[in-house]
Amino acid sequence: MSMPTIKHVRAFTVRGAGADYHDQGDGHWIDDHIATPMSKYPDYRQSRQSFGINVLGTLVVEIEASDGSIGFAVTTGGELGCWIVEKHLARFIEGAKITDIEKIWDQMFNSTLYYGRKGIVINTISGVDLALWDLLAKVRGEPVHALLGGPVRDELSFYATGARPDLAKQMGFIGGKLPLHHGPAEREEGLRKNLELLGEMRNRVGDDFWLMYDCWMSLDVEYATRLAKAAHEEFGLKWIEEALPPDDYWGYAELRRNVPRGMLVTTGEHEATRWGFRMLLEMECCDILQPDVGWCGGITELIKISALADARGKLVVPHGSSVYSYHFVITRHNSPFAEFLMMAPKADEVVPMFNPQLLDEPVPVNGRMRASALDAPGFGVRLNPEVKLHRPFPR
Ligand SMILES: C[C@H](O)[C@H](O)CC(=O)C(=O)O
Ligand SMILES: [Mg+2]
Repeated sequence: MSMPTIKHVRAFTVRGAGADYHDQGDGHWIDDHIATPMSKYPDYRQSRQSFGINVLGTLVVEIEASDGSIGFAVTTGGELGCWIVEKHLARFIEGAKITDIEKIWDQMFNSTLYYGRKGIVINTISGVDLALWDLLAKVRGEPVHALLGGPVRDELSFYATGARPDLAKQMGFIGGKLPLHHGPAEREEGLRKNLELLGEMRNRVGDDFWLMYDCWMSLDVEYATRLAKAAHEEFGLKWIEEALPPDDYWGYAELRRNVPRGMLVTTGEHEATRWGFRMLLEMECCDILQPDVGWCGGITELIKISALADARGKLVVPHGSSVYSYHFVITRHNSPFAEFLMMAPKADEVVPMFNPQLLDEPVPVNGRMRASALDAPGFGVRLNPEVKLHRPFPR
């Protein structure tokens, strides 16, 4: 079979929720006084949108092959991502064979090294990479997980991230990850409130349900150690997530040595590429790696990150990212469960994570998802035609 070539790549942006899942309306739990590295400034403490967490918007990458097939993917990247795709990366994509995924990745990464490596450039590369996997799998008429070696289990089980672990338990999830509300700038009173909320949730969910704290890069080693010790000893906190800024590998290593035995340190959603994750692994920074497949370099890079972790006996439980994670997690022994981000404003019902941008996006039922829910070609999702796309740099 002669493989089609790539005719066009197009990049669009969209405002409002979707892949930029922090871009929500008022009153959403995800923007309600969550501790961040900006919490030391009182003006930026109550809302993450106040410091611009939602400025980027969604990036939609669409790749059309010579046989008319179209692959696409969504990630966070907005207009800046569109510029990178249309003005720079398109030259490595258009004209290539649809099977040239590894070569295209290498060319995109190496040609942007002088201004890229991490952040928005790697988000954009991830978006192109995911669209390429979607296209190849669609042309083959198979789900992406089949191209990755096929499922190693019949279903995925999920923990839920959101403000209501108690409701997540009723909905069948295996655990609940709370956002941390108060950072070091809110001193002892903030620490007490953080522990109180955890205690209240522990009372509601009972002893066996996993409870975790997501600290979104907001703490220092000293505070994180105190929080971890008290939260684990008093309320059985299972893991402390992203306690420190992503560049503080030394701090993570120290924190991991400090936390009580049996408690896990997790991080990685703002880390990227095999080299970034190699640092986390070699410096013994954490127990679970949490790459976001839309930000770490795409599926092509996640395969490598996962192999590095596997060789060291570490788990990879990707951050959010819906179908782009599910197709990977179902194929890997060292990814035994997945995250589901509760995007309902009150975290009281299951809604698709990338709502409203995608159609056919599967969601967990009773905290689980059958592998057969992922059997449609590609990543199995469609763009919602009612969500209008904007192409800022048409060629
Ligand atoms: C809840 C966290 O602050 C963030 O919005 C999501 C996240 O880090 C995660 O799902 O993990
Ligand atoms: Mg997190």
